[in-house]
Amino acid sequence: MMAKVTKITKTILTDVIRKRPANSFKGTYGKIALIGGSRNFGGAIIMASLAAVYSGAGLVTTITDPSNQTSLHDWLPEAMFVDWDQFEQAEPIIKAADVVVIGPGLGTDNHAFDILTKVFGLAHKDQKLVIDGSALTLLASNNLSLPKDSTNILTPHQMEWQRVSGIKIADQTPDTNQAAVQKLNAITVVKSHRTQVYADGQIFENTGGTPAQATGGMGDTLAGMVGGFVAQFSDTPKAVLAAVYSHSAIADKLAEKQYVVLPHQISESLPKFMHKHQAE
Ligand SMILES: NC(=O)C1=CN([C@@H]2O[C@H](COP(=O)(O)OP(=O)(O)OC[C@H]3O[C@@H](n4cnc5c(N)ncnc54)[C@H](OP(=O)(O)O)[C@@H]3O)[C@@H](O)[C@H]2O)[C@@H](O)CC1
Ligand SMILES: Nc1ncnc2c1ncn2[C@@H]1O[C@H](COP(=O)(O)OP(=O)(O)O)[C@@H](O)[C@H]1O
Ligand SMILES: [Mg+2]
Repeated sequence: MMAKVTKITKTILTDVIRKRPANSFKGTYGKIALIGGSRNFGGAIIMASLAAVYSGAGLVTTITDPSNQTSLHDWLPEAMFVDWDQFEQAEPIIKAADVVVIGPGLGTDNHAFDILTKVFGLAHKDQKLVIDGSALTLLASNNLSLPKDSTNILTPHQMEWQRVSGIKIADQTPDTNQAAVQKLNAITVVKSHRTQVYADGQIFENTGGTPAQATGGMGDTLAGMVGGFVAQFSDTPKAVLAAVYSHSAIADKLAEKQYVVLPHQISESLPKFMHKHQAE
């Protein structure tokens, strides 16, 4: 059987991105907790946090290794910081979050695994959980089940998807991927030079993207954007599609004049890009 694949085009932007109502406040645009950033991978959670704030999330907390606090605030004074070793401080923030993004730079040691299982244990029906990077690798290597009540969104690159689904990269096709996604109960973004999104039994393919994006941190940035979009826009599958499309559309535009596009430049372009593509 050949599965039907629908292209993601520019119309997704005005479909999803709305002019902000005057009568609103930061709480209207979602509380996000981003969890990751070991001592060596601090940049990953900083890039994800930057993407969440610049895509318009109302209130952002970064839960990370304490060694990242100063650089996080240097890049992003808008984010609150919580030391991931003080879990009693992190727990109420994770519970209250509308969206939790876990995995960028999380690492795969026992400490990381402990945090991941705690976050899965706290997930609830009013929460969206974006699972990226090391969290996907841990999910696969420990055969964890995804939380049942939250809306789960996975953002694997092809090797992470191989680990999670068991499908070798060469065998990853819309049909094989779709069958694996149906067992997982998660919206799944399989990232590549032409990223595909599996949501609600449908398959979508991105139409943008450039090799100028092939640099570390580009996926961490997408994870933060997905978090920021699903925090603000109520149709979750469409918000994921709009985040995927925006990430590559901004990169394509910058790549007209740049050899390489840096992840933080995508985040910094988001406020103007979203302004331009908002609908009444
Ligand atoms: N500044 C920071 O702090 C940064 C921190 N980061 C954090 O590091 C953690 C580990 O994440 P990771 O993706 O770097 O490593 P891993 O999970 O081992 O996968 C790589 C393996 O898969 C293979 N591969 C095959 N196809 C592929 C594809 N399409 N896309 C990608 N890889 C593909 C690939 O093949 P190779 O390149 O060797 O040919 C290699 O063997 C994670 O938490 C992440 O958030 C990074 O974001 C960087 C910036
Ligand atoms: N050649 C390419 N064309 C289009 N997009 C690309 C290309 N190479 C990488 N990307 C994009 O960059 C991101 C890479 O994600 P990932 O491998 O998780 O990066 P990292 O973990 O280093 O942040 C994905 O969104 C992918 O679609
Ligand atoms: Mg990644």
